Amino acid sequence: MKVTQVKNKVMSAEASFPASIPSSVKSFELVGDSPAFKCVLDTASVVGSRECPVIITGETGTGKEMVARMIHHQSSRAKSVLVPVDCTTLTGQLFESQLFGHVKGAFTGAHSDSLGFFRAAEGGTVFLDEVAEIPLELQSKLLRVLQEGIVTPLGSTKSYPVNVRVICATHRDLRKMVDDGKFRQDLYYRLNVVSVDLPPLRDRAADVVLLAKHFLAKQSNLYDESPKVLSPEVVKAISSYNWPGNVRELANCMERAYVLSTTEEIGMDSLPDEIRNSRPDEMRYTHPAAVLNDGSAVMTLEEAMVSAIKAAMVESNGVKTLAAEILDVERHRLNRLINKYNIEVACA
Ligand SMILES: Nc1ncnc2c1ncn2[C@@H]1O[C@H](COP(=O)(O)OP(=O)(O)OP(=O)(O)O)[C@@H](O)[C@H]1O
Repeated sequence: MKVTQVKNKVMSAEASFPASIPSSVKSFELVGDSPAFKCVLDTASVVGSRECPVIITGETGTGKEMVARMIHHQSSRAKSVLVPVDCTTLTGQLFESQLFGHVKGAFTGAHSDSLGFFRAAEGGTVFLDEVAEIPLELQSKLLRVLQEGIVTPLGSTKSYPVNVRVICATHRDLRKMVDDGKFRQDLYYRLNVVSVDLPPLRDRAADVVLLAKHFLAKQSNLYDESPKVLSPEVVKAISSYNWPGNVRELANCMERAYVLSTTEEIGMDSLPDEIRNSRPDEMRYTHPAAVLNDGSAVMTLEEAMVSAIKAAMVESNGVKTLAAEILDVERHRLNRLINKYNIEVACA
């Protein structure tokens, strides 16, 4: 199975950098093969080469920051920095000074000049995580900077031009916040030129086992040990679990399982109670024909069909006539579906 992987390195920013910015070089790898995830990657690739602002929406832990890094990596700004800003940690004066900088003596505790995130990201990208948390009174200041392309550090009379791209993320419904008067409409339109919606992991069933294997491989690399495998029961359990914490929860779960497991095969006893005891989601389609080779369940009708075709092709050793018989369809229809959904088949 083809796994979509994007690798990148994010350089560290220099100068008088606020302490909350990670200064180490980070690397990342995006893994996923579900149609929904590929759709996200396609959009991200398209907007990567453009300069427009992007809003990435999705539940917590779905990979919004990773997608932001991918967009940055694919842009002409890739050689410059991506500066992540967690808007939940910024309030009032601190917000303004951290984003736009301050001069020495601007307020109590301002012992030296500070560039702020925007100027530190010059030539690169500012990633505003949880942008919906920016207090209303500060949203107008952000809008001004975005519209005019200049920042005025707190306590300074001088303004500085900035050349940054802004990518935002939120798990909230920003449109509704605008309607409720909690988010400025003008800022919403300024930021929301393109939106990318990351589906929750429960809607990306084909990604679960791939991601689990990826996180296990990361652990074995970390400890320089031989790889561990998932038992068939674990594959079934993680495929039918709902993953309320999304990819982050899966990553933690696999790290825990890797560490706790004393054998090469990871068994049910290494999974946390909530997964071991979970009942498969009743809404999930669990017909055997809709279970991939690796045991992962599918949710949409389209995914079920693709899985069934893949399963039949394996069962028939790649003989399409036999696969068509198993699926009870005409051979030419099977061919059409294989082409339409770009299903990779090992021909016998
Ligand atoms: N497609 C993916 N491939 C590999 N790892 C992923 C993928 N998506 C997410 N992760 C991992 O899952 C974790 C959560 O991802 P990330 O921080 O990007 O999510 P988020 O949506 O920004 O979360 P939050 O809303 O809490 O800020 C990270 O450890 C990230 O490396």
